[in-house]
Amino acid sequence: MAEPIRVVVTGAAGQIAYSLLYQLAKGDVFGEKQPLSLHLLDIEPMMGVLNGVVMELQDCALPLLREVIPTADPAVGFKDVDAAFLVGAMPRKEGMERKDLLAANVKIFKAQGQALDQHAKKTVKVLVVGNPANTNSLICSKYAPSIPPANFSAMTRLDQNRAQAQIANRLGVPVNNVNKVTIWGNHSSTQFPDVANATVVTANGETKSVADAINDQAWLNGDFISTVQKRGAAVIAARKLSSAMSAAKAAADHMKDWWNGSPEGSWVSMAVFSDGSYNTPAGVMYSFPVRCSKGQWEIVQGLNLDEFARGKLDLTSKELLEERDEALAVCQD
Ligand SMILES: NC(=O)C1=CN([C@@H]2O[C@H](COP(=O)(O)OP(=O)(O)OC[C@H]3O[C@@H](n4cnc5c(N)ncnc54)[C@H](O)[C@@H]3O)[C@@H](O)[C@H]2O)C=CC1
Ligand SMILES: O=C([O-])CC(=O)C(=O)O
Repeated sequence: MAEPIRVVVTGAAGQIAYSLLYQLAKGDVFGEKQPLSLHLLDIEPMMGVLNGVVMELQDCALPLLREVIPTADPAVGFKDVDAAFLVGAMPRKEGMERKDLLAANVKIFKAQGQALDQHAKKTVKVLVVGNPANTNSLICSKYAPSIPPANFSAMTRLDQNRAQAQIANRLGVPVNNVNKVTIWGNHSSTQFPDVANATVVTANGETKSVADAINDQAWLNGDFISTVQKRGAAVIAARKLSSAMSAAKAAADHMKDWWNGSPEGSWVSMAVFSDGSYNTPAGVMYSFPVRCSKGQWEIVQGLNLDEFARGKLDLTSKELLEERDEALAVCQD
């Protein structure tokens, strides 16, 4: 058996963590042969609740789970970690945009960047889930200069999963028959869910472009995009709480593919530092189509963008630049 790895989940007493921890502890992400120590970080007033989560993890009787460390001290939470799920942050309520959380949440990611810098392994892979995720991840990396920027990412996998599910549902095929769906830009209502390169294995076993299989460009350019862009708000309106089960599944999917490699012949969407690819602003955390192999991601190059797509990419770029400037100002206060 391999040596245990150390994995931290912040916001460990919250909603998303409640679904995520089970997936981690049973081997869904790092593999069924990879034992792990789980570091559970939350704030002091939540330590009682967190203790209940620790009891439940113990009661799950999972053989891969070697140790559980509940704590409110970031120095303990981030000590020697190999992977970090930064979930702990305020969720939005009905009527808010995710960027309305920026002032409240970004300082958490400044402090956690500093703590990661001091205490985590330099090889740690960091996934930011807490909103506004792209900009929080940028700030976290900025305050962790000893860790390579490529080790930071933000989650748009939930948007990818939503887009794939919308297409699969419309075509009446299982979701994994749909490939190469891309989410560009910000995890916000300006994101661009793009199926121009997506393929589907149809019910009779034929591989087709999604555009041909759907045969309704007005839907693809209209309701499909807005449904994915506004899905988080729709869940909040229905549940009075933001998505948690699906967010946890997406966080597990994101880290699993980063750690083990993305599916052969397809790609996944991750927000990573832009290098200017596709004329996006270098230095912001931008969601791209990526391929992962041996723990590294690489932006898929050479995709054609028509005028419609170009406009969408530019719009979400503009929002990310505005968020970056606001976040930097908040962090200087
Ligand atoms: N990127 C994405 O696709 C998604 C992001 N989210 C975001 O994830 C975040 C968490 O959502 P939920 O789990 O539903 O919220 P929640 O309110 O149920 O849990 C958040 C937890 O974080 C803790 N926390 C607050 N400050 C902390 C700190 N400094 N250190 C450690 N823990 C801290 C809180 O005490 C609480 O236990 C929200 O910002 C939400 O908007 C939610 C869904 C999808
Ligand atoms: O909508 C929210 O605030 C939570 C979230 O990020 C999502 O469900 O995509």
